[in-house]
Amino acid sequence: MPLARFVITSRFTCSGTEQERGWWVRQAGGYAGQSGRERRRDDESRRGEGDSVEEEGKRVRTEYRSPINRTQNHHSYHCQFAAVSLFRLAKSNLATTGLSPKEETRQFFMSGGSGDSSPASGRASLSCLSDLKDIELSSESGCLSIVVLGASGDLAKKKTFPALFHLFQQGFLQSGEVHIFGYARSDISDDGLRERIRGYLKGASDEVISEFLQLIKYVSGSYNSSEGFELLNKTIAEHENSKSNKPGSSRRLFYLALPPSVYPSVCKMIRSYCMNPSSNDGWTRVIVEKPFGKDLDSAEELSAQLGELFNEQQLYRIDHYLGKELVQNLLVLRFANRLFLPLWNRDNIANVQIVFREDFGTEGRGGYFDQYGIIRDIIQNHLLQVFCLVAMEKPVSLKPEHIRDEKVKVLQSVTPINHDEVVLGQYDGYKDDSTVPDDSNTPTFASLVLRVHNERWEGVPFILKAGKALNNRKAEIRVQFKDAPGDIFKCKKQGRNEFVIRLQPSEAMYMKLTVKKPGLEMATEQSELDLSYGLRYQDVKIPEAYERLILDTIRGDQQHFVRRDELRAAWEIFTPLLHDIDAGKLKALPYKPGTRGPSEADELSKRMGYVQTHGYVWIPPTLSKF
Ligand SMILES: NC(=O)C1=CN([C@@H]2O[C@H](COP(=O)(O)OP(=O)(O)OC[C@H]3O[C@@H](n4cnc5c(N)ncnc54)[C@H](OP(=O)(O)O)[C@@H]3O)[C@@H](O)[C@H]2O)C=CC1
Ligand SMILES: O=C1O[C@H](COP(=O)(O)O)[C@@H](O)[C@H](O)[C@H]1O
Repeated sequence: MPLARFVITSRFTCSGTEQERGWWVRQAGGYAGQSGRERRRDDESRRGEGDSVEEEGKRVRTEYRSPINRTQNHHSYHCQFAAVSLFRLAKSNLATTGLSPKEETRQFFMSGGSGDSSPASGRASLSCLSDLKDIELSSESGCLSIVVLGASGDLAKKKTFPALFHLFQQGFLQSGEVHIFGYARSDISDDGLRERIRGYLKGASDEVISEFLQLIKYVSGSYNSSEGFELLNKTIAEHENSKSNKPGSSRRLFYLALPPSVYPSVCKMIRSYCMNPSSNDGWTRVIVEKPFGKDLDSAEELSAQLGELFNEQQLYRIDHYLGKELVQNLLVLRFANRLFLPLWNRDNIANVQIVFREDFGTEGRGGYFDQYGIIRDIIQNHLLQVFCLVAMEKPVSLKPEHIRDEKVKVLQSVTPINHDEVVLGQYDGYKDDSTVPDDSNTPTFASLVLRVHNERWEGVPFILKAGKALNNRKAEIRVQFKDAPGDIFKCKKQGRNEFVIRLQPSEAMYMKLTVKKPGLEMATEQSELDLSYGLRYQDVKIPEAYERLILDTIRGDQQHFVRRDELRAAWEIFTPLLHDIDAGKLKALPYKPGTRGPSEADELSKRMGYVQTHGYVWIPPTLSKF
């Protein structure tokens, strides 16, 4: 199996015996090399598997090898424990510090990775994927109850439970401390719910799936009656008591996989009957799904209702695009690469496109979709979040509040949308759905231009485009650069530089550039620098968006969730346009399913200065050639 390698070095003068030191190093190796579940199953004697230790005088160098198909968080988690062991080693404190391992880890990092405070002089350092934020956020313990409200629904079975399962598989949800509760109106048993979910849990043996399913209990009740929520609270409390939990330290996470119309009543019920009983170390957090309102006023009303019940630190407004690998990569890409820093502005960039395409229609969701349309369904949330990360200024730090402050600022710099820079479409056959009114003007396609009134972006159009029932399925960001001035190669017809970040499918980043055509002639052609994740990160399993975001909630990290003022700023941009569409002032143009949408959208892109590359052919690289 391919292995990732972490190197942890430790310099110390150690008073412990060789045997004692060896035990801690083996322990660290064991943590780094095995998953939580594997580790629990294994006996002491196998813990050291996968590590190699060499002693060079006073220096111990330990290499941890771990299968690279694990997630970064996973590596990070194990390295934290590995670090604890080395910390202890560095401090020569082989007995006990009286602190929990997580507290020890925090101290290790707080001291800059140094163990100098010990009586014996020592120093340990860790070079791996771990980071301080991770350590700070994961220091909670206590019984964890995850409650999925709307457990019988589509989202729950397709996304929420599978995401929880993946977290369980990777050792993030330990059966010793976690319990999962499904809550819905349907009158089904625990086993009934488990059987509904089973078919959506993939990539593991029946035994592991069954082990996970046994963690799930079902409680039936309505969304506005006290009886149901009292019963839910009682069931959660029984579980917490059965786990000899420190009073008040329990953690309760409520996931609302429900239509927004019931959010206020459900939140009221949670607040009245199901809160974590005291506030020692424990918490109560609520994840709410989109749509958060239909326009500025309704969103503000919803925010006010929820805001009376929970504070902002307890509310997690999920936008699953923020959990996608390449969306999470955007800040790293922009701010950790010198290459992009001087280029990312109006001097160099001609236009930016953020595109979402789906090759299927509303498929039985017409009734819901017709109330919202493609702008509320995709553009106002998913594409706008991506836009923020592409256009915002550098945050002061990676703290969630610093990042979200910058997102709000860029949203507030967006100027009102010009109706001349909007194309709407509706695919033929959309109204065949019996739940869609015959006279519906709801757009299933929209292309519109956002303009940012600031020093960096003045004059650069951001084209946000989304459509259903189109010719293919993809989501990508396309940053098109201006022409090179003083072109001596006469190669304009071959295209501009474009930096493309494909969010899905087949995650990739590629830079389209002009190169000399190999051969004797001095001719140019369009080629690319290509980072295809499938090739570069073979065997790495990219986590599902929901998986990451649920884990973030457990850790209390709100970076990838939408803050109330951010939501408000987002609705401020789109509400006037949406009201005009609802009033019939803008018409959706018909387009045939399986096409690119209305041709007016391509004309709009052209009008915005987008220059399409003609004659460019991508030859996918294959490993067999090398
Ligand atoms: N690593 C990888 O996986 C790589 C893959 N490739 C592949 O190579 C192919 C070509 O790449 P690339 O040039 O980037 O992408 P495309 O040819 O798919 O699209 C280029 C641009 O032209 C627009 N466009 C496409 N057709 C029309 C049309 N008929 N009229 C007006 N505009 C149009 C697209 O808009 P819209 O988005 O609306 O379709 C997009 O903005 C793609 O399939 C790409 O996925 C290339 C490099 C690396
Ligand atoms: O939120 C939504 O997203 C999905 C598309 O999600 P993706 O992760 O598959 O890109 C979309 O189909 C749905 O209409 C919308 O509500």
